[in-house]
Amino acid sequence: MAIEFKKKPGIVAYLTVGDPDLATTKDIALAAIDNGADVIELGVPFSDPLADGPVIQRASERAVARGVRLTDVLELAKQLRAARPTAGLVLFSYLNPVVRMGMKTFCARAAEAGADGVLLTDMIVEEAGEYLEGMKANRLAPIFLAAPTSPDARLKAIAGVSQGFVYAISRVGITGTQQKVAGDASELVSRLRQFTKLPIAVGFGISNAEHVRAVGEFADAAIVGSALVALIEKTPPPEASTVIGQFIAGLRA
Ligand SMILES: O=P(O)(O)OC[C@@H](O)[C@@H](O)c1c[nH]c2ccccc12
Repeated sequence: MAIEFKKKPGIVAYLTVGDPDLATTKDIALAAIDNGADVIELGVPFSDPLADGPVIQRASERAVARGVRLTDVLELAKQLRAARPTAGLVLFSYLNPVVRMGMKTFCARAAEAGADGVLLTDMIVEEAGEYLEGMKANRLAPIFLAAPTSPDARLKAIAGVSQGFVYAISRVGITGTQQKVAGDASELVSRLRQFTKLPIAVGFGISNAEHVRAVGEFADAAIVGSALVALIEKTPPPEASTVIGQFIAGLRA
């Protein structure tokens, strides 16, 4: 188990866990892995997903309404790890559910579930002391978000504590699809490059093969979230894993 991008560009697939239900998320994640996703971001549903656009907000609301919680996400990670020993698995959450569980407990349970890394959207480097200790003690990769508005000093700090990959946000704003890959993205990636040898993955607004190809010209991996979540929303659950598998396979075609 490791975060590794074997083909260029790598593909990171974000899923809101428990939408439409836990069993379907599991099937979708397996299909995504089997069709070329290098890393799965297992999104913990949260009631106030401030950084998310309408698509992921709705998915989160549905999953929260079903009662899906952080412990369910950990359980799903464990099942995926058992089924796919080498897939990259990242737990993706807002801070609140993690703080409620307790940072130490969360880090230990994330490792026990077989996760490779963790991304806490609203965790900032300046306040990451206990988190980074927990990650280190449990050999987990902490992944941080870098934005086009981050000054160089901040990018350096982010690059200094990140492992696995650095997440470069292609544009300021919330998650959701757009027509074109934002022009800011390549500039951010070259600014980050000064500070790290880690792979750099670009996310926000990546929704088709053309976008993935464009990202591949300047970064190591493309992160796709809302496009998958929207497809899941409109597909009957029994067909969702097939549909997502085909979609992922098409992203690098
Ligand atoms: O949905 P998009 O635009 O494809 O962006 C990726 C994204 O979904 C995923 O990484 C993500 C989901 N929620 C977030 C909140 C903050 C940062 C990133 C995310």
